[in-house]
Amino acid sequence: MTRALLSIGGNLGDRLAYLRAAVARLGTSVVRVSGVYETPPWGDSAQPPYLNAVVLVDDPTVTAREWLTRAQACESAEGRVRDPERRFGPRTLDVDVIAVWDGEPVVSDDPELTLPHPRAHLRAFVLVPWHEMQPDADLPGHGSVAALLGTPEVAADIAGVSPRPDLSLESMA
Ligand SMILES: Nc1ncnc2c1ncn2[C@@H]1O[C@H](COP(=O)(O)OP(=O)(O)OP(=O)(O)O)[C@@H](O)[C@H]1O
Ligand SMILES: Nc1nc2c(c(=O)[nH]1)N=C(CO)CN2
Repeated sequence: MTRALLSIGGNLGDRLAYLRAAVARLGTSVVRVSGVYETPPWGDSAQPPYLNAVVLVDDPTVTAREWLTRAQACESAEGRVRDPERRFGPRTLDVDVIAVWDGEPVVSDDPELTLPHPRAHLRAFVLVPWHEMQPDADLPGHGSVAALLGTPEVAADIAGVSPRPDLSLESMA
């Protein structure tokens, strides 16, 4: 089997609709979805706030590389346009592959698919929803998600990550 933890987010247009479209496109592979969080932009502050969530997906037929293909298909379907001048700039939908397990964690330093995601351990917008969804989760190579929330880089950002219980992806799963 392969299981993957995907981060979904966006800060342009109807943000919730784009997150819902991603979950719908992932279809029956979706095992669990986190709550939705309003988050300050990370890495490039001159842009609107994001909505973020994480999704646990599972499909015995899907390789790690195919999870990336599926993630990118979600982005393309929702009209994501890449701005080469702004690495962390605004977008309708971003779907990142945070980690993949094929029984064991999949590790890769391929620039096309680096696993675990090379910045996940620094991102409160990934770790806070993941911890809510799976309090005992480990980010391969970095230890427990709970402990990562206490590291200085992440702890400084946690206060800005606000739950949005009024917005739900749950009925999509
Ligand atoms: N774990 C991964 N998940 C998603 N993309 C990855 C991963 N590892 C490497 N990549 C590569 O990163 C490239 C840039 O992806 P993208 O434009 O979505 O980055 P970003 O979302 O702006 O920034 P970040 O990767 O920091 O989230 C993609 O072409 C993809 O091949
Ligand atoms: N809050 C937040 N900031 C970001 C996000 C994101 O999903 N949420 N994605 C980025 C590129 O991967 C860059 N910055």
